[in-house]
Amino acid sequence: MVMTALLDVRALSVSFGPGGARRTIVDRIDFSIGRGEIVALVGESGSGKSATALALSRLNEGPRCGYSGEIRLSGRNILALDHPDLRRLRGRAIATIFQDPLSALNPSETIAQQIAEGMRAHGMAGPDADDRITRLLGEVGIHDPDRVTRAYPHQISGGQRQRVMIALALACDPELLIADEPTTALDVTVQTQVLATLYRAVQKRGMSVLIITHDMGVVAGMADRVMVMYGGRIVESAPVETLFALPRHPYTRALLDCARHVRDASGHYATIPGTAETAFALRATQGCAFAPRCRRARPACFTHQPELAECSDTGRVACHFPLVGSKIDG
Ligand SMILES: Nc1ncnc2c1ncn2[C@@H]1O[C@H](COP(=O)(O)OP(=O)(O)OP(=O)(O)O)[C@@H](O)[C@H]1O
Repeated sequence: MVMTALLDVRALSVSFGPGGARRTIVDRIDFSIGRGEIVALVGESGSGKSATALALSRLNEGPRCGYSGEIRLSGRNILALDHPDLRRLRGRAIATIFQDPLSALNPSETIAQQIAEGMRAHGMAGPDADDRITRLLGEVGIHDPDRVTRAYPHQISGGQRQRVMIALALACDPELLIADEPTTALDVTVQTQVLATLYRAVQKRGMSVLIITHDMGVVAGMADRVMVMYGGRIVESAPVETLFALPRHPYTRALLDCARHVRDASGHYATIPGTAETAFALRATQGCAFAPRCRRARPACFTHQPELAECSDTGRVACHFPLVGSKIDG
């Protein structure tokens, strides 16, 4: 599918910590999201997925967090916006759904007040605002929208709160929706229903989405394209079918094997030894951050960092020795 880019990220780095002791958590990443494209960002805990997602609307900005590079949304560089423009962008052009709606919602305002406030902030609360809120809540699967509009966050269930978060995010018709593990806090059956609701709503609007998830089932069911992150870098990006059928990076392959509960010759379930956290320290060696955990690593992998480069018409991989078939041979 050929799409024009809505979001274009170039050499984005995000670092945390006090002035002299900054740690680079996201390291010069490049990616685009097309109009109407749903992109999944996957990778182990601590690989920098949330730091990337928050940086897109500068939600992690502060004295202990620095950015460099470019984040262009329809051509405008978000990193160069002043604060009034940034406030206009948040919610209106880019909306974010977080894992934990209870901490994202205001406990002392009703659901209707909170949605209306978001709409007012962007000049979208016309005389029909109440009707629109009720319709939106109905669309996201809330069966008794009249009661929920008058309720406070603690008076509704976890699943309803996450549906409210989706309604809030959709209220101003954003161009880009960022969903950071939007259903992790819910039980499995509710997760499936909430994700189906989210998927229908974004498909209907032709919205671009960046979804962070640990769940490969969600990736397979929702995403057009997948980006795999490791140690603060994107190590592979490919259309979802290609990535599942022929992962090129050994890390992607290992993640998929874990998700599919693949067993090795001695009957043990696939695991990836070590943790993603070590990648940040190892990256300083200039080699591939995954090399110490990689069964295929050769001497060059420990001394030269691979760049993300095209490996097919549609895929990119950052590996000196990418996989060429469906089997790991090393
Ligand atoms: N505000 C912050 N200050 C300092 N370090 C941070 C901050 N936010 C994130 N980090 C560090 O950045 C690294 C990446 O964190 P991030 O939350 O982006 O990972 P993630 O891939 O989203 O993980 P998870 O899947 O567990 O949410 C971690 O080592 C984390 O401790």
